[in-house]
Amino acid sequence: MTAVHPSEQSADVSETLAKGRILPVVVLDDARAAAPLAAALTAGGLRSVEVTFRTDAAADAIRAMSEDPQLFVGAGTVLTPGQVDEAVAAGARFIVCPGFSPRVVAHCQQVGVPVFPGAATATEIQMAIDAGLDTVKFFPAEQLGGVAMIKALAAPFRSVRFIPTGGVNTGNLRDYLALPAVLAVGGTWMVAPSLLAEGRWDEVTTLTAAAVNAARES
Ligand SMILES: O=C(O)C(=O)C[C@H](O)[C@H](O)COP(=O)(O)O
Repeated sequence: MTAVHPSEQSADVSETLAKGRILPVVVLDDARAAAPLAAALTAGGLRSVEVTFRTDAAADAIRAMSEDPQLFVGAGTVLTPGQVDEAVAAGARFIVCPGFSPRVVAHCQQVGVPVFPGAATATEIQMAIDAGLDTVKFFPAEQLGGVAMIKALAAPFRSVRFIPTGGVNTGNLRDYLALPAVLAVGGTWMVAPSLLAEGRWDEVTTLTAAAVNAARES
C-alpha cells in the first residue's frame, strides 16, 4: 500500500464541493431510502453527499447511493480505521470526521482516500496542517462562534479551507460562503430525519434547490 501524497487530499472532491458549496449530512436508518434520496438530492442540483456512520445502515446506504453516477458519496462520523475500510469498501470517495483523530487520518492517507477531519481549535488546525491536509470540517460551527470564529482562525492559517457544519441553514449559509476561507458548508437541514423517514422526497428536492440557489447568490 502506498501513502497518498498530501496534496491529493481532496483534488476531485474539493473541486466538486467548491462547485456545489453544499454538503448534505445524511443520517439514514433504512438503506432502502438511499436510492430515492440520491435522486432527490441530484434533482435539487447537488452532486455530493456525506452519509454518516451514526447508523448501521451507513455502509449499505453508501453502496446504494454510489450507484448514482452523478453523485460524489462520502462517509461521515467516521471514528475508527475500521470504519474507513468499511466506507471505502462500500464506495465512499471521501471521509469526514467530527474531530481530529491522528490514527483515522493516517489510515485514510495510507489507503489513499481523501479525509476531512473536524477541527474546532487552532491546535487541531495545526495538527491537520502537520498531517499534510489543507481542508478541515469546522464543527460545530455555530456553537463555536460561527463566521467570526472562522475569520479569526483563517487569519493565521492562510492556506486552510473550512467546511463549517453544525447549525448552518438556508438563513445563514450565505454569511459562511462569503468567506474566502470557506470551501463549502455542511448540514442536515435539507435532509432532516423526519423528511427521510416519511419519504418526503419532493421536499428534500425543494430544500436542496433553495440551498443551491442561495449558495449561487453568495
Ligand atoms: O455526524 C457527524 O459526524 C457530525 O459531525 C455532525 C453533523 O455534521 C452535524 O450534526 C450537522 O449539524 P446540523 O446541520 O446542525 O444538524
